[in-house]
Amino acid sequence: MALSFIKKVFTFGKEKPAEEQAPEAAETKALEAELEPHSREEHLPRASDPALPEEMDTAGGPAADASETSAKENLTILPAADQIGDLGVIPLSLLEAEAEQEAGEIKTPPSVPAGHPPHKGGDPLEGEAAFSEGSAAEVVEASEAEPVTSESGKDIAAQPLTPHVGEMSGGTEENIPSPEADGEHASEAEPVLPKGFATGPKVAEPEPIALTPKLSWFQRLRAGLARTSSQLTGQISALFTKRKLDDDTLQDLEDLLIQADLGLETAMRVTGTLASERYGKDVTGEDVSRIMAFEIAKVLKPVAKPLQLDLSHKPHVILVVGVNGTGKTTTIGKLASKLSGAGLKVMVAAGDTFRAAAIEQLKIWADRTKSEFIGTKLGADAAGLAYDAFEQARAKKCDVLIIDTAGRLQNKAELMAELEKIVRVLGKLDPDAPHTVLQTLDATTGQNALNQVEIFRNVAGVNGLIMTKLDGTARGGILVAISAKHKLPVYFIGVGEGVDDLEPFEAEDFAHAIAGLGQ
Ligand SMILES: Nc1nc2c(ncn2[C@@H]2O[C@H](COP(=O)(O)OP(=O)(O)OP(=O)(O)O)[C@@H](O)[C@H]2O)c(=O)[nH]1
Repeated sequence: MALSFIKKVFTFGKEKPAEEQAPEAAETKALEAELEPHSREEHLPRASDPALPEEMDTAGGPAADASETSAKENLTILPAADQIGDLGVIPLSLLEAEAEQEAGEIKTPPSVPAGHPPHKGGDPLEGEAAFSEGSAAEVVEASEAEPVTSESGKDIAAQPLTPHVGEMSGGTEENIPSPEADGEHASEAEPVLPKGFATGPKVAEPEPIALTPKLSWFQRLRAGLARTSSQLTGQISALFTKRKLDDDTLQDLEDLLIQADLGLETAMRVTGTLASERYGKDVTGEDVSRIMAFEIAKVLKPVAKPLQLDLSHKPHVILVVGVNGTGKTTTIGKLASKLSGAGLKVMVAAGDTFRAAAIEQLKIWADRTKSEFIGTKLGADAAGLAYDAFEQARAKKCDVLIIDTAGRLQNKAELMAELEKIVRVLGKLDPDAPHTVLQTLDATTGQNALNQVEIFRNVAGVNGLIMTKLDGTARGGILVAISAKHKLPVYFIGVGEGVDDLEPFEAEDFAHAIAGLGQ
């Protein structure tokens, strides 16, 4: 039924043989009966519609064997006289006649341009009944109930809308402005183009500039962490210039590491190892960097894990949470690309029903990554969408379902309730679902990311992390602090906005980049 209606909408205005239209007319009537009164009104033909397919004709529709003429009669839809103003096409002849009547000059009744209806009661032209060509005796009075017809029985309103220039009262073809009559400019003058355009032959285009080769992901990571690492290594070098390692320098070093967001635990590990190796001795910046990289890697190695998919679940459900702007939607697109590229069937669900652009954005990612997409309207219940998505992904035998969510921390209570509900309804379909709850963290955030993990872990049961925007001016030290505290797996890192800019998290690489060392 719905498909048939959509078909009707898209074939609207196309000609069809009458015998094909009769069954559809019956179907349309049934659909109209199903629709709410207000929505039905929206689909009924309006007088201003240029042409209506017969199946939409509220006058009863043609019988299967109806002749073309009788079908046309059934189709006659006239604009009401009081709608003429809305249509914006009051015939010039009528206006001129009105003016002439006011001036007491009217001599012959004005003619009605074909395709225009008569004016009715209340109209200043009422009673003139000058709607057909020829003398007043040939005029057919307009009635509210009946379509206006000419003497030949042809429906005037059904005729094409062509102005009867020559018949206009007091008007001739000569005094109608035309390009020719406008003078020689019309044919000879250069067209005046809008601002921003120019005429003339095409200007030669400059040679394309060779693009700078794309940096490797580690180079981007290093560049992203450069602020952290260069600040840190610069300060460390300054600290140990001409100084032996003592309690004061160790305390100063600990402060520097904490300022770089690495966290107290990691800072103490670094200073502890350094003290055990070099206490009372000369220390170079390089010594500290090496120990720092070693200790950071020790913290990160246990959390650098691959994202485990249990494909015995069909689908494996991944719920993606995080504060808005941290890169959830983009990361979902990148994940979908990797998975569908590997031959898995992926569905993405636009559970961020709070922001229209997020739904659009995910749809684009779905198209780009050849993933199934499910979305709903703005403001709809996200948990309901998640439930439908799970059911549909199951029905379509998807391997992985990835659900986007909203991340409005500013309305924490609502957000919590929404996320909790999503987790709850998914659990109704499979007690283990969602199988993975991924949180995205923006690497430019710093200390705040630590609080974010705390909140989302409690609300949604986060069991894995992805840090995004490590290619920017990142403050990646916080990932070390988060890992030391929460010990949550870190699956990937985002090193750009492109579809391929998601890399598996490698503890040593990350540690080296923070410490300003090579790969
Ligand atoms: N440089 C860089 N930009 C990124 C990365 N990941 C995401 N972005 C950009 O960050 C911005 C926000 O990303 P989204 O994916 O819309 O973030 P979101 O969490 O879904 O945001 P909401 O829909 O508002 O909740 C976008 O402009 C992304 O292109 C990354 O790894 N590197």
